[in-house]
Amino acid sequence: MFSVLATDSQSSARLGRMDLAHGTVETPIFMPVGTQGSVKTLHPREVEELGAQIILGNTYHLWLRPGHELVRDFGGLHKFTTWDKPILTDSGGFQVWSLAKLRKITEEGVRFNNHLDGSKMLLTPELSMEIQASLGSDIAMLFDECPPYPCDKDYAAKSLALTTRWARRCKAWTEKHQPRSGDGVQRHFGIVQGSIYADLREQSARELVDIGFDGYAVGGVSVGEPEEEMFRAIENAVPFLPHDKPRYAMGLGTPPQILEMIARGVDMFDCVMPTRVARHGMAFTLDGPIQIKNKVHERDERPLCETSPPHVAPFSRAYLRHLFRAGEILALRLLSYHNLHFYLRLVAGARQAIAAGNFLAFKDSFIRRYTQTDP
Ligand SMILES: CCNc1nc2cc3[nH]c(NC)nc3cc2c(=O)[nH]1
Repeated sequence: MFSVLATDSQSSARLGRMDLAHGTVETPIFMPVGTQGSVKTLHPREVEELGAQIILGNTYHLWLRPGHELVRDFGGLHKFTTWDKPILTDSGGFQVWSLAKLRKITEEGVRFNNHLDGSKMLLTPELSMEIQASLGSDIAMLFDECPPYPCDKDYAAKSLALTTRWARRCKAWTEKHQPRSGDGVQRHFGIVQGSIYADLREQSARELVDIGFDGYAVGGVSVGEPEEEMFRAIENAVPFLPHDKPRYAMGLGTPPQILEMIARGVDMFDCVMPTRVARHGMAFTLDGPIQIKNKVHERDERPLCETSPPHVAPFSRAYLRHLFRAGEILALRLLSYHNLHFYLRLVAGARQAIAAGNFLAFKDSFIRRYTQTDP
C-alpha cells in the first residue's frame, strides 16, 4: 500500500507512493479539505487541474447531513461528488469537539447535541467505522479523543488509553465487516495521542503499532500549542512508527510548518487554512501572506504571486482587491484556487527536492524568503 522511494540524507524527509483503491498518491502530499464533499468554491475538475491527488471529507458533517445512508445509496462519496481520485475521511470525533454543544465522553463514545437541530446524538468507534465504510473513502481515520491543549499528564494518559481501547474496537469492527485484502479495500489509520508528554507519545505509538494499522496520524497537534510543542510531538512519535507506513500530521499548517514537518518524516497533511483564509482575503506568496483588501494593493498591477497559475495570473492585485471589496464571489474562487495551488506546488517542490537530494536547501531557501520582512 505504501513504499518509500527515496530518503533524504540530511533529514527524515522521504519520497513515498501510496497505492489506494481510487489511485496512486505521491507523498509528501497536501490534502485539500472538502468538508461537505466539496472543496469550498471550487469545481472538482478545478481541484484536479490544481494537482490535488487526494482530498479530505468530514464524517461528522456528512453523517448529520445528508446522512451516510443516502451517500451510500448514491454509490459512496466518490460518485456523489464526482471526485474519482482518493478520499480520506476523518472519524468525526474532533469535529464533535469543535462544533457540537454539550459533549460528553463515555467509554461507549461521545454524546452531543447535533449542531444543526439540537437532537441528542451518540458517535461510537463502531458507528464511525460504519459511516466511513458507507462513504467509501480510500482511507478511514480511527475514532479517537483529541485531548484539549493544555492538559495535565494524568488527563493525557487516561485519554490516550481510551483512544487505544477505541482503536481496538475500530479494528474489531473492520475485521468483522470489511474485507482484509484486495486492491479496493478501505485502509485505516491509527491516531497517536499523548499531548505534550514524550513518554505518552511513545506509549500511544507503540500501542497502535502493536494493534497494526495501514498508516499512523499524529493527533492532538495544531490545537493551540506553541509551534515548538507541535514539532516535539512529531519528533516524539515518529521514531516509534514503522518506516514503511505513511505518517499524517493532522490539521496543519503554514507553508514553513509543512516543510519543517516533512523534514521530520511526515508524509501527509490536511489544513483548512488555504481555502479558509482565501475567503477572508488572504493570499499566500513566496514573500509571505498578503491581505488583498489592504489599500497598499489599490494600484498594484502585479499578479498575486510570480508563481500564480494561468487561471489566476492575468488578474492584478488591484482588480482582485476591487472584487473582494465589492463582495464578488469570483474573488473567493480565485483566491481559493491560488492558495491551494500554492500549497500543492509547495509539496510538489518538496517531492522534487527530496528526489534530487537537496531538500534541506529547498526548505531553508523557501522559509528564508517567505519569512523575511521587506526592508
Ligand atoms: C480523525 C479525527 N481525529 C482527530 N482529528 C484531528 C483534527 C485536527 N485538526 C487540528 N488542527 C486544525 N488538530 C487536529 C487533531 C485531531 C486529532 O487529534 N484527532
